[in-house]
This record gives sequence, C-alpha cells and structure tokens, in this order.
Amino acid sequence: MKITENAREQIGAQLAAAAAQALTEDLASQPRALLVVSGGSTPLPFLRRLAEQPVAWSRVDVTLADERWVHEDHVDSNARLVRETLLTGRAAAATFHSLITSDPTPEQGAATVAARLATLPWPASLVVLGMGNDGHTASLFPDSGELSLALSTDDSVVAVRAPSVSQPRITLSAARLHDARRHALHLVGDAKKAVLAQALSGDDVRELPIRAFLTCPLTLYWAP
Ligand SMILES: O=C1O[C@H](COP(=O)(O)O)[C@@H](O)[C@H](O)[C@H]1O
Repeated sequence: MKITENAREQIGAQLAAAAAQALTEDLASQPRALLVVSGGSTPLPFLRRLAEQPVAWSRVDVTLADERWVHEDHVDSNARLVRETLLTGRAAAATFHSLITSDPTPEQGAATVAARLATLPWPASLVVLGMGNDGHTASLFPDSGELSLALSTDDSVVAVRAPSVSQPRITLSAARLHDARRHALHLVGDAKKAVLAQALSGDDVRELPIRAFLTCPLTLYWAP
C-alpha cells in the first residue's frame, strides 16, 4: 500500500472511531441518534471502517448531506455508496434515509424529502462534511443559482443545479447542516488543504461555500 493510501485509511479510521464515539455518547441519553455523511470519493475508507464499529446501530438513523438526482443503483449515487460501504456488517442494522424520490426532478421531490427528514432525531450527533476543489460542500456550489437560497432558507433541503456539475442535485440547506452537536470536515490531498487555507483567510461564503461551516466548530480530518 502506498504511503498516501495508508494515511487516507488511517484518517478514515480515526474519523470512524470519533463518529462511533459520538453516536454511543448520544445514545446513552436519547432513544435514537442521527449521523449525516457526505458522498463523493473521499469517505470510502471512513464508511468502511465505521461499518465495523461497535455501535447500537439499530437505534441509529443515517442520511446524506447531499445527493445527485440519479437512481440509487447509478454509479454516481451517494446512497449506493452508503449502502455498499456503511450499511454492511454491524452497521447494516442502521436505518438509512435516502434523499431521492421517484419524482423526475429534485424540485418535484424536495417536499417529500423534507417531510422524510422532519421525522429524524435532530440535532444530528455528527455531520461529516466533504469539500470539492472549488470550495463547495454538500451541494452548495459557488456557481449555483440556488446557493443564496441554500445558505439562507429555513427549509431542510434545496434542489440545486450548477453549471459545474452534470446532474441535478438535492442538498441539505446550510441551516439543516448546522443542526448538529458535532461537525467534522474530511479532506484528502494537498489541493484541498490549499483551498481550506484560502477559505480560512477570507469571508466571502459565495466564493467558497465551505466558509459557512468554519466556525461550527469543525474538527478537521485531513490526510495527504
Ligand atoms: O460532489 C460532491 O463533492 C464533495 C467532495 O467529493 P470528493 O469526491 O472530492 O470527495 C462531497 O463532499 C459532496 O458530498 C459530493 O456530493
């Protein structure tokens, strides 16, 4: 295994241990706990490791920070990623809440998804955010016409279209993503480290939407 792969496995394992601890702590004083995870490529080692953790998974709800509006068996589906990595082994007992409906567009499905999310035990025990090289997190894209709405609305979810991505998306709003006891930012690679440094040195959220979460407080899990 290469050194970077090893470091990425290790940081994924550290985040998995922290997520398990957060869920276990909260489950000691509440009947159910909620975990919000991100999609994309970065979370794979984290989700695989988390699936092995000893948590009372039958009392855990899991949902996503955002989703591409594709069928759940599509290669780009974040739900598929969660089902194939996290919802295996011990964590198969968790209850997953998808951000997708059978509606043809996220605009048509958003109300159904919001109603689904309203049944979950907020605040989440942990929201795990990722970040793209353009500073987007969840589906809060700098070039999206819906960015201002997603940053300001009290609604749970927002349908998003952005020139930089091919598929329509649905994202938890900034307000909903803030509604957690703990936040983690999971990044790999020097390019993302540089974007984070840039985000920390300015304050225009529309330029780098990750800035909306830098004061959560946010625990950084980074590997080269
Ligand atoms: O599109 C997305 O991108 C970011 C980062 O993805 P990665 O592949 O670079 O890890 C992710 O956090 C977000 O949830 C996802 O939908």
